[in-house]
Amino acid sequence: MGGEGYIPLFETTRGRGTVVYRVFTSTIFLGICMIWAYRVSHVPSEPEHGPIWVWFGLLAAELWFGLYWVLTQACRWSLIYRRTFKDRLSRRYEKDLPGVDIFVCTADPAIEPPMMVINTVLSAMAYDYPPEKMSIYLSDDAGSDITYYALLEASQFAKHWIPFCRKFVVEPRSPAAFFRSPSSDQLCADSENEELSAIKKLYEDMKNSIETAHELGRISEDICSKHKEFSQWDSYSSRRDHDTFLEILIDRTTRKAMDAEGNALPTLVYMAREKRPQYFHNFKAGAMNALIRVSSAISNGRIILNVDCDMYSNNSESIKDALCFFMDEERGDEIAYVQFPQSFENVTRNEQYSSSLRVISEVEFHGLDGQGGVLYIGSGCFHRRDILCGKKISRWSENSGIEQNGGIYKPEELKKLASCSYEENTEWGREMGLKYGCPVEDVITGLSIQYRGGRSVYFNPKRNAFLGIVPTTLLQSLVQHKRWSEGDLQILLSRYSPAWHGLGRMSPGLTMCYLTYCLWAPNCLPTLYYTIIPSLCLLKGISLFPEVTSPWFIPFGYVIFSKYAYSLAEYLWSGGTVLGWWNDQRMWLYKRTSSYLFAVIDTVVKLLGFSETAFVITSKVAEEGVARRYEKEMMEFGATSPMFTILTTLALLNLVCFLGTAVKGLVSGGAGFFGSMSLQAMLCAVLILINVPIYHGILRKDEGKMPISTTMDSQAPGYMLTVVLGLFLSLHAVSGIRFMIDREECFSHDVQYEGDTVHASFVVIKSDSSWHYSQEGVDLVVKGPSGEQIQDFHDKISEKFEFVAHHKGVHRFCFTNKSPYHETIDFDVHVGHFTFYDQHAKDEHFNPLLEQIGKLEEALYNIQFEQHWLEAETERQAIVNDAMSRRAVHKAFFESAALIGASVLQVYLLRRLFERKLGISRV
Ligand SMILES: O=c1ccn([C@@H]2O[C@H](COP(=O)(O)OP(=O)(O)O[C@H]3O[C@H](CO)[C@@H](O)[C@H](O)[C@H]3O)[C@@H](O)[C@H]2O)c(=O)[nH]1
Ligand SMILES: [Mn+2]
Repeated sequence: MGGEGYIPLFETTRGRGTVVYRVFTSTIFLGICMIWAYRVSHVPSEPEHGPIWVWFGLLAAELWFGLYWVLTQACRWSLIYRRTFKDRLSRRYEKDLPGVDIFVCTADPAIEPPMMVINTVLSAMAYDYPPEKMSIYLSDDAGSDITYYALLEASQFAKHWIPFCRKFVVEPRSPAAFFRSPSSDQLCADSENEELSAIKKLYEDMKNSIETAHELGRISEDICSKHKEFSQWDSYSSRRDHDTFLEILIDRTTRKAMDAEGNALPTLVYMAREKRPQYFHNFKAGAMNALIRVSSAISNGRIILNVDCDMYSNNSESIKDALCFFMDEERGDEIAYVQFPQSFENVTRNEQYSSSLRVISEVEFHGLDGQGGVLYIGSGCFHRRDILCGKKISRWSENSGIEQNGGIYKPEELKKLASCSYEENTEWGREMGLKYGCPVEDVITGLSIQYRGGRSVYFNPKRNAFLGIVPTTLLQSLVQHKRWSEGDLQILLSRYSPAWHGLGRMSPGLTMCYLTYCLWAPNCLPTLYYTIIPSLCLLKGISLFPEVTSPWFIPFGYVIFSKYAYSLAEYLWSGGTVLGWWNDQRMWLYKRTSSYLFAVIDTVVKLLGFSETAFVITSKVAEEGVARRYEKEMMEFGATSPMFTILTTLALLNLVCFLGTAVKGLVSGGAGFFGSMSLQAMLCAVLILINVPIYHGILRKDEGKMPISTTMDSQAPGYMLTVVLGLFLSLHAVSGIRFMIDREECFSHDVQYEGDTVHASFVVIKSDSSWHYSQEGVDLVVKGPSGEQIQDFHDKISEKFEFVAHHKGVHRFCFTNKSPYHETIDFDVHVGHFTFYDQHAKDEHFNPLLEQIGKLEEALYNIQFEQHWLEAETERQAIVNDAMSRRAVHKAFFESAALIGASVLQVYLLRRLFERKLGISRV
C-alpha cells in the first residue's frame, strides 16, 4: 500500500523552541568548559590548600558531571510527539484487526493483593476491542491458589462488568478505580443508578469472598469441591517448588464463553509456571517467556501487551492507539514496540520520593523517540510477537497468517510449555523472548530489538493509558532504584552494551541516551565526593572554589544557576510543583549516595562471581500508619538499612562541618571563614537544607522515624569518616616544634581554663653524631603555673602523655639532655578545652548537637596530634634503621596486604549484611 492515496494512521510533530534550547544549552556547556579550565589552571601549590589529591578529585568529579550532563542533552536535543487517528484505523481495518494477547504478571499475593491483580485483569478484559480477538493471561509466580480463586471470581464478574462498561462507556475500566472515581458519581446522578448499584453490589460480593479467602489464607472445602481444577494444587509444596498450574477460565472455543448479554468474552488464562529449586526461574523474564510460549499455542495474538499487575488500563482505547502505529502502511513495518509512559495513581502532590518519573515521561522519552527509539520499560508496552520472539524485522503484512497456528492445544502439552526443563538447550532468554540475567530484563530486551533494526515508538496520550502504584516508603524507593541502576549498569558491561555494541547499530544520539541510564549508578562516586570533601575542607579552612570577587566565580555561578533554573522550569512544565522539584533534588541526592552506591558494589561483587542478582519486588500495599504518613508527605524511615546509615552519616557530617565552621568563625571573631569560601559554605548549607527530613526523622517520635540504631550506626562510620578524612587532609598541615638541644631547653604553654586536658608528646629525632646513636634519651619535667611538678620523665627517647590542668595559667615543659651530643627533638603540645563546656556551660545553648561537634573537632585535633607524634616517631625510626630499613619496607608491604585483605573481607561482609537487610521480599 502507500503511495498517493496514503493517509497516515499517526502523525509526528517536533517540539517547539528547539533552537532556543540549543543556544541556551551551548552557553551552559561553555560555562562547564570554563569550570574545567579553572580546575586545571589553578592547581594549588601551597600546602594550606590541602593535599593535592583533593583538587584533582574535584577535577575528576567535575569532569564526570560535565560529561554526564552532555549525555543528558541527547535526551533533550529533539523532542517529538505522536498523535494517532483511531477513526481511520477503525474505518480501514475493522474486519482485519489482529489478535492481541495481554500478559499480566504477579508474583506475591502478600504485597500484590489478589484484588489489585484482578482489577488490572478486568480493566484489560474490558478494552474497547473485539473480545474474540483478545486474550488475557495472568502469570502467577507465587503459584497461589488464592490468586487463582480471585481470577475465577473475576471471570464470573466479567460477564456483567464488560457489558456494563460497553453500555455506559465507562472509564476507567478497572472496577475499583471506577467506583472511586468522580465518573461513577456522575453515572449515579444520571439516574442510571439501578444498574450501577447492581454492579457495585456484585463487585462488593466478589471482593468480600476474595478478601475473606485472602485473610484465611486458604480456599474453603466448599469451593474446592465445586472446582476440580483446585486439585492441581495438591502437588504444591512451596512457591519455589510446584508443578505447572494452568487453567483456561474463559475459552472462546466453547459455547459458554458468553457475557450476560450473549456477547463473546475474551479468552482468560491462568498460568503458574513450574518451579523447582534446582532450576533458576529468571524472575519476570522467565514468566514472560513461559507466557509467550503458552499463549502461542492458545491464541497466538500478533500483538502482545505486557502490564505489571498494578498497572491497570485507564483508557479503553489504548489497543487501538497502539495499532495505529503498527498498521500504518508506510511507517508501521519497522515498528517493533510501542511504549506508553508509566503513570501512577498514588502519587501525592509534591511526591516526596519523586517516584512518578515525571521528567523522564514528559521530556526525556520524547527525546529518545526523537533519537530513534525509546526504552522498553516493562509495563504498558505493546510488542509485535514475532520480533519479541527474536525474529528480524519484517513487513507487517507479510505474516498476517500466523494467528491461525494458535487454538490447537491439549492441556498436558500446554503445561509442558511452561515447565522448567523446556528451555534447556534452547535459545530462550538469549536469542528468543526476554533476556535473562539482568534485573532490568525490559531495558536489555528493548535494546536488543533496537540492535536488530526494530524501531520503537513512545506514545504519551493526554489521558493516561495505564496507572500503577509507586512505592510509599523511602526504603522501597531506594531499593527499586538500586535494582534499576544496577540493571542498567550491568547492561553497560554486558554484550549488549550501548557503549561498544551500539556503535553502528544505533544512532550516536540514541547511544548517548542509553548511556545516561546505564551510567546512573557510577554517578555515586563523584556525588559522594562532592558531598563529603568540600564540606570537610570548609571545616578545615581549605578553599576549593573561586571567591565571589574573582572572575572565575562567573562560570560557577552561571552553570549552577542556569542548570537549576532550567531543571525547575522543566519540572514545572512536566506538571510538577515547586516543592515537588525540591523533593526531586533530594531524591536525586539520596539515590546517588545510597541506591547507586550499593548498585555499584553489588555489580562489582557480581563480576567477581560472588553472587547472583535478585529481584526485590516492590510492595503495592502499605500499612495504615505508613499510608497515612505517605499521604502527609512525611518521609518514612522506620526500618534499619545500610542505605539509611549512609544517608544519616552524610547528613550529620555536613551539619557538623557547617556548625563547626560557624563556631570556629565565632571563636576567631570574624566571618572571614564563610566570606572567602562562600560557594563551599553554600554547598554545605544546601546539603543541610536538603537533609532536613533526616534530622527531623532522627528527632521524630512516630513509627516512621529514623531508628535509633541507624543513628548510632551512622555516628560510628560518620565519625570514622570525618576523622580519617581529616587525617588525610591534615597530612601536610601537622605542626609542632622541632629544636636542637644542647643542655637544657624550656617551653611555656598557656592553659586558658582549668580542667582542660593537655596533650603533649616528644620524640628525639636524631643525635648530632652520625656514627653514634644516643640511646639515653632526655629528661622532661612539666611544671604548673605555681611551679608545682606535674610530670617527670627520665631518659626517654619518645613519650606521649596527657594530664588535666588543675590550674589555669602558664605551664612549663623543660627538657634536659644528658648526653654529650646535640639532639634534635620534636615536641608538640595541644590543649583540649571542650571538657570545659561539659563542666561550666550548663547553658541551654549548648544542646547535644554542639557538644557532638565539639567532641568531633576535639577528636580531629587529637588525631592530628597523634599523627604528628607518629610522624616524628617514624622519622626517628627511619634514621635508626637506615641500614636495615628493608625490613620496614617488608613490614609496610605486609601491612598493606593485610589491609587489602581486610577490605575485601569487609566488602564481602557488607554484601552479606546487605543481603540480609534488603532481602525483605525476595522471590
Ligand atoms: O519473579 C518475579 C518478580 C517480579 N514479577 C513481576 O514483575 C512486575 C514488576 O515488579 P515490581 O516489583 O512492580 O517492579 P517495578 O520496579 O515497579 O517494575 C519496573 O521495573 C521492572 C524491571 O526492574 C520491570 O520488570 C517492570 O515491568 C517495571 O514496571 C510485577 O508485576 C511482578 O509481579 C514476576 O512476575 N516474577
Ligand atoms: Mn511496579
